[in-house]
Amino acid sequence: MQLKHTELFRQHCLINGEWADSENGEREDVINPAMGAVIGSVPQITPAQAALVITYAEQAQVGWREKTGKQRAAVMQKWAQLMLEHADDLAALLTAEQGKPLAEAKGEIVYAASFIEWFAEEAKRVEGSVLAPVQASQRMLVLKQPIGVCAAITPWNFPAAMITRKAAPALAAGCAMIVKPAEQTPLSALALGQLAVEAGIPAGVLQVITGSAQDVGKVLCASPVVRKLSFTGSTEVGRILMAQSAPTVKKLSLELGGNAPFIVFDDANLERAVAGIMASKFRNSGQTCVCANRIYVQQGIYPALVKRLVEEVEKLKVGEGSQTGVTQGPLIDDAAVSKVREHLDDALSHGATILTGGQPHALGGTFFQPTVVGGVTSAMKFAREETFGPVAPVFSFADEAQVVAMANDTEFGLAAYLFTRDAARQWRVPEALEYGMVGINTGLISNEVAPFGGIKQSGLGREGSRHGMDDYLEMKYLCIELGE
Ligand SMILES: NC(=O)c1ccc[n+]([C@@H]2O[C@H](COP(=O)([O-])OP(=O)(O)OC[C@H]3O[C@@H](n4cnc5c(N)ncnc54)[C@H](O)[C@@H]3O)[C@@H](O)[C@H]2O)c1
Ligand SMILES: O=C[C@H](O)CS(=O)(=O)O
Repeated sequence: MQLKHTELFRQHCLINGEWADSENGEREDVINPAMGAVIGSVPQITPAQAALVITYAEQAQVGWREKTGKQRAAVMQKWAQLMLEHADDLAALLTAEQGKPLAEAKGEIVYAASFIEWFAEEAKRVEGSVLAPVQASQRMLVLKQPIGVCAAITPWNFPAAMITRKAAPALAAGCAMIVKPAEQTPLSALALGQLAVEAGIPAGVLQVITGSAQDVGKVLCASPVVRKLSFTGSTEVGRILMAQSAPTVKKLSLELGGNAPFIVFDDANLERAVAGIMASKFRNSGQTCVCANRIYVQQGIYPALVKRLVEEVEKLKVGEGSQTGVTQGPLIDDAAVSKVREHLDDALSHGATILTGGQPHALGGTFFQPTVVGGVTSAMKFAREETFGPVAPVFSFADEAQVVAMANDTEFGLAAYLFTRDAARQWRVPEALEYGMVGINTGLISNEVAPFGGIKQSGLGREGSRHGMDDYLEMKYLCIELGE
């Protein structure tokens, strides 16, 4: 991996504007999932260092919140501009540590920068309100102020965008932000820290720390100074963080697991539906929280759709993400491959059929064949658990009532998709689906302007959009008695 801007390759934590090591010298390797090679290492900071990071954030936030929204916006816009300027380097780094194809990595960098651009503008629009007084001698108004020191714990599948989707609204609101990236993908986070320093974000306002997730997480959750925690990752860890944050009544944003149904009715445009499945299911080799996890196809269109889907899946090119033409990278680790295998074995044991793929790829390591499974039923793990891999399980259904009931039969509620040309159904079914986001005749719904998030056990709160700032602000009501 050759970077033009070599300063982007950082192997130390960004603490109070300095690049720091662990005080006990402990470090952890960063592995390229495609080749299994060590590409770098990062510190394992101690709990005492994590506590000091919180103190630095508290100190830095005083000056940052005193800046105007316009002043914060100027620095943030510079940060976004630098990200786009160095997008090729950032993408190369991201592919090296996460595995996704370079084109997807580049797309993620642009997506990540879009959150900074969006919230830099939102920083100028943090407005309170003046209320109609209930007493003639009084005046009443509402201020909006930054919540204070924030922390973000982020996943490996979008090592850049999941950081900026949290750091951008926090910084825009006038908060300081401490980022703890996934242990698998810290280098992208540290590179974003480097560009934040170059953009002029003051020391301590944005800090990026690496270390034991459990130990650092406990320090962040237990500190009363950390007023807000934003987490993206599994529902299991989300529950742990909720429990650990309860003693300090921390404000939480949780973007958790999904189990997205992808519904295709008989009247759908078949080619658009197949394209939608490919875009949703195989993005990041199926490792996104909004990937189609269950594909429901109405009985009339089932044979034709499955035939076309298999044809398109067999065109996918599996390989190391930096190789030209590769459209499917490796899974993040051996555990991810084991989960895919477990779900496939379970389905086959319950009568499902492999229509293409179904085996580890000849490249070895954590590469897996893009797979389509037919004859899938609700008795199988595909129906209940997030597979998080390049496997398209296809269920059939008879009618609308049946498929809505099946789609809603899960504790998750992040994203859902449906393809139909029936205008009434394009309203009726999304309104009946218990999900935070619904794609209608599209498999790609994520952007910076829409409120991203789930219901039920897929999380709390929304990220992006005009709503994304709300969780980084507190309202303060002032009641002024005009008399002497
Ligand atoms: N809803 C969303 O927007 C969204 C986005 C990406 C991933 N996800 C979900 O995340 C899962 C896959 O990502 P993952 O494997 O990185 O998830 P994960 O929950 O294992 O890890 C996410 C982050 O939490 C940290 N972590 C793990 N255990 C912790 C603990 N005890 N205390 C504090 N921090 C801890 C990890 O180091 C990492 O930084 C999938 O379920 C996926 O659906 C959801
Ligand atoms: O994996 C979860 C991400 O939030 C997916 S997306 O990039 O926001 O669509």
